[in-house]
Amino acid sequence: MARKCEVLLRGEFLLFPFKKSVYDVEVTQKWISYENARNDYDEKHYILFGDVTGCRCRRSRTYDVSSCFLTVYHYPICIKSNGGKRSREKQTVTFDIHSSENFEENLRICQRWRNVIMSLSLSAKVHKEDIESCEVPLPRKLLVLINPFSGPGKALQIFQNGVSHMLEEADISFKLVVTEHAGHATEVMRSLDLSAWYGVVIVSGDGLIYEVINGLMSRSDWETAINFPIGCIPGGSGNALCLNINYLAGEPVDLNPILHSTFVLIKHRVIPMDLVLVQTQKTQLFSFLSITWGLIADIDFESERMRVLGASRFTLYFIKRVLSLRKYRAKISFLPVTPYDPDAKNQKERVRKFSKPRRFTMIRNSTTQNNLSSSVCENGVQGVYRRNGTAHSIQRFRSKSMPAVKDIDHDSQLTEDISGFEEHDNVMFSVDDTDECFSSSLPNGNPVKEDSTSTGSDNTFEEMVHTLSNDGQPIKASLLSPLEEEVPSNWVTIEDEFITACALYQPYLGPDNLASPESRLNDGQIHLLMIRSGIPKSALVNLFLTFETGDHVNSPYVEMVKVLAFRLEPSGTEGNIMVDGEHVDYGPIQGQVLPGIARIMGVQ
Ligand SMILES: Nc1ncnc2c1ncn2[C@@H]1O[C@H](COP(=O)(O)OP(=O)(O)OP(=O)(O)O)[C@@H](O)[C@H]1O
Repeated sequence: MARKCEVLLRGEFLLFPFKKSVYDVEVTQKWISYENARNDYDEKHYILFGDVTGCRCRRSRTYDVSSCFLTVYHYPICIKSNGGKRSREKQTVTFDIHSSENFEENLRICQRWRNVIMSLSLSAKVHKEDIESCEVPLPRKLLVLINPFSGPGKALQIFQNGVSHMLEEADISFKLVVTEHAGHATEVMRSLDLSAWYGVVIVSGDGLIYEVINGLMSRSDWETAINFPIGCIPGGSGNALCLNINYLAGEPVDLNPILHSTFVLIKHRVIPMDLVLVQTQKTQLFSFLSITWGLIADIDFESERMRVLGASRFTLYFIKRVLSLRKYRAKISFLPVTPYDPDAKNQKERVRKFSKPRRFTMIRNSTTQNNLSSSVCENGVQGVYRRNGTAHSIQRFRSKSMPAVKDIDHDSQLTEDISGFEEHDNVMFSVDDTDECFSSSLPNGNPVKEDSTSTGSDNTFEEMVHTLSNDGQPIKASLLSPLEEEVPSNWVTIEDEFITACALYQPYLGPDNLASPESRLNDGQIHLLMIRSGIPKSALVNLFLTFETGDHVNSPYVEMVKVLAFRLEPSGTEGNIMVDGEHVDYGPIQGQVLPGIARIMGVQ
């Protein structure tokens, strides 16, 4: 570890509950360290701020009434002995501050340390000269929506037994709303006074997240409402968004998903997420995960009745469907990000990567377009050509979290919470975007690559700009023509027989299904996966085994095309189409990306 970090605070404290040993305790920008002051052989211990979720000042009624106790909650990554998997584990360290016989004086020291530790754990920069005046931000309350019937029906217990304790350690206040019927979350989000809340946290499956997003987008003030931060804790059977948030945060994804999601929620920044505006013949809706058709949709929908089997229902139905393999004729049209030649022999030649990419950007009404060199009208969208593309205009937000509800004991001797927090009117603020302390402490296990398209590339690109209006009307599908009309002339159309086709905009569709490894939360792209008929059954079986690692994208039978918009027109009348895991009417369907329009609580 770099030892150049400036020491911000230094003290000599006892380590609770050991009364005898005095410890040298130091705080730097990156960590708290403590080592036995009298024993050189004792190793130095580090608590990284990237792992710290909370810190409290407490008093004991029985132990030593003049001492003040500083408790730090942290969740470092540990390697499990069985299988070597990585997972965070809770650890608590309590320092006994007894610098004076006067409790008030010890409390004053304890609170100063707490304010600095909390600020650093929230990624704020603290300078030595600011230590006396350092204060923890007072944030807003979270609205927590729980579907008591999602998944195995344990969402409420999940929250009460684990999540709420972690939030309380972090001094995050919340109000619970248990949903009473399907559609309740949509109703809540439609009428909620958003200004009274910091954000909404969903403890359920993807179904309730879908309700929340569509509730926000159905408001007349959708343009600002959709900026409302959304967090999620896995409580259902399909928890793909939680999985993707954890994966993209670099958190372990194969153990303790509830703990890791709560950890990310506590440490979050508010980051943009793409939505896809979806149109069927009957309805318009907003999707955050995927649209599936053919084999993948069939397995998902038809295996519903075998939910009790858990994830093995997918394997069972996969075998069933492969044995009686269905082929579907369809017309699939799309607006590719880079030129696509449908007549080329193979997938690699069809997609030409290094020519001028296309990008769709949404600009709020207030944003000027001064930096755009020229513009032309293309299919109802203002198409703009700009040289030397720079990072797109979507604003990134970061935020801080939140104060307290009540104390929780990790030790029965320490009972009284004197952090000084009650429910506050909280304040959200943003900080400097470079955040070494946080990112350096993140585990490095997951191969999360930066996609050059999300940060701008050096290529000249064709940018299609859509200015969002705030006139109370629903958002316009500016890249789409009406379903009953032909697709725009700059789209590509393929007419063929398929096994499956999916529009994907998150890496994972479910555990063990890294369907679109290159997708990012806000890459502004739909990743269109197509498998045409003609693939031998044995190759199909082998191919599906590689979905777990994402290696299927290298198969010659799989086409992955990055697009901004697409249309699927199935020929027959029988089959399944799923949007975010929910069944929709079978028939023509189309969608376009809305880059970074929603806000989620995650880490990037
Ligand atoms: N109190 C309730 N009673 C019945 N249904 C509800 C209730 N609250 C929410 N729902 C509905 O339950 C559906 C499934 O919820 P959710 O997706 O969160 O859980 P899930 O277990 O992952 O389910 P699925 O796998 O079917 O998506 C949602 O579409 C939602 O509309």
